[in-house]
Amino acid sequence: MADKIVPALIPEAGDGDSSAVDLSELRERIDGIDRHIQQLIAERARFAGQVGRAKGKLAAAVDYYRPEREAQVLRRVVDRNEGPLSDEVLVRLFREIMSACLAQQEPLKIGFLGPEGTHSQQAVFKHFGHSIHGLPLSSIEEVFQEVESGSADFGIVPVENSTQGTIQSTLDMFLTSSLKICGEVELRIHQHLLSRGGRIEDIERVYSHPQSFAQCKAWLRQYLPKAETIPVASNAEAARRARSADDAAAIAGASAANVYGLKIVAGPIEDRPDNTTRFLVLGRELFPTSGNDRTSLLVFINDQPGALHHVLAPFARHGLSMNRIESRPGHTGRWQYAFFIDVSGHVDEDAMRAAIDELAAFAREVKVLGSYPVAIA
Ligand SMILES: O=C(O)C(=O)C[C@]1(C(=O)O)C=C[C@@H](O)C=C1
Repeated sequence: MADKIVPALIPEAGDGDSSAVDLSELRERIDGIDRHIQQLIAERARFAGQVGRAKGKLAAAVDYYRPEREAQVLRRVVDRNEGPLSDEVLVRLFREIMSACLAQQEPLKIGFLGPEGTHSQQAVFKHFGHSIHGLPLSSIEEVFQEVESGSADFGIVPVENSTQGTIQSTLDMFLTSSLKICGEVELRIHQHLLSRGGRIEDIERVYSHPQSFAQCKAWLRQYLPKAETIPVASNAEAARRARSADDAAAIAGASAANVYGLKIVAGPIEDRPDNTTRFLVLGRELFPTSGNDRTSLLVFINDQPGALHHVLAPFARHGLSMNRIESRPGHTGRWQYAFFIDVSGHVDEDAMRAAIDELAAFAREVKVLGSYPVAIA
């Protein structure tokens, strides 16, 4: 039915000499295309509504959400992309369309490390779009609690940064939590120096989260060597404090400047140009395979000779590539360890099942934390 609308009428956008074309004619063409886009979005929303109703009478918005299907839709967008817009931009636009389609049922409630303006909030929007109800919470523990209790449908927590490494407090929450990982988000992190007055020569104090200070160490040493650095719980909290005086500044994302009415003094100021944070999406259930997934496992073992080999060997035997392994004290007794492992594949796949069974024969306990679509653009 959608084919009916796909217009042969849309004129070719010439990418040649646009100066020869009249401005009002170009705008008329854009108006025509906008009409078609709007019709198609409305039609898509009606079909998505029908899909929602076909799922039967479900209890809540969370029951309509299908991350594996969303990942497939977005991968097709990337595969089809021939420019001029980047994969990232197109994925963002389609993400928003799906977010709005799903919110026809009821917006999802998403918990994140607040307050407003944090990178975690940006990760929420990147993964779920803007048609959601965001719940800014005061700690990573609280994000877990709110999802566990059902007050939030999903939560988003940071787990590692390409400059700073693992966020141990997030990993440790999985030792006791029953939550499942049902997605991952990769966010390029740009840090900025923000202040009320906007003049670097006035700055005597800088507030930020310790992770952000660590990401901008060289920059601070070079440009603000004498300023006092004051660690606070979040970058948004830093921005809130920097509002109070002209000699104070915050290191935070650019969006915090708008939220807290500050000026961008300098940025991006992160030391590494590829500074990226990976976030995990927390939910209460596992979802089916999307075709390109990652599985996160938590393996408890007793300390014994060859333990690490026993943990790694089953994955190698079944041809599964391991993306990451990290060991932590297991919190279950002395000299007992927990390995956090990320492997390519989904628990519904035979090779993964076989590898986990072999591992379970050796380990004290194997906990499947989740199988979820690999992050997209
Ligand atoms: O395909 C579905 O199951 C839908 O509900 C439709 C749709 C979409 O807009 O494409 C909306 C929400 C789901 O999370 C996944 C996809």
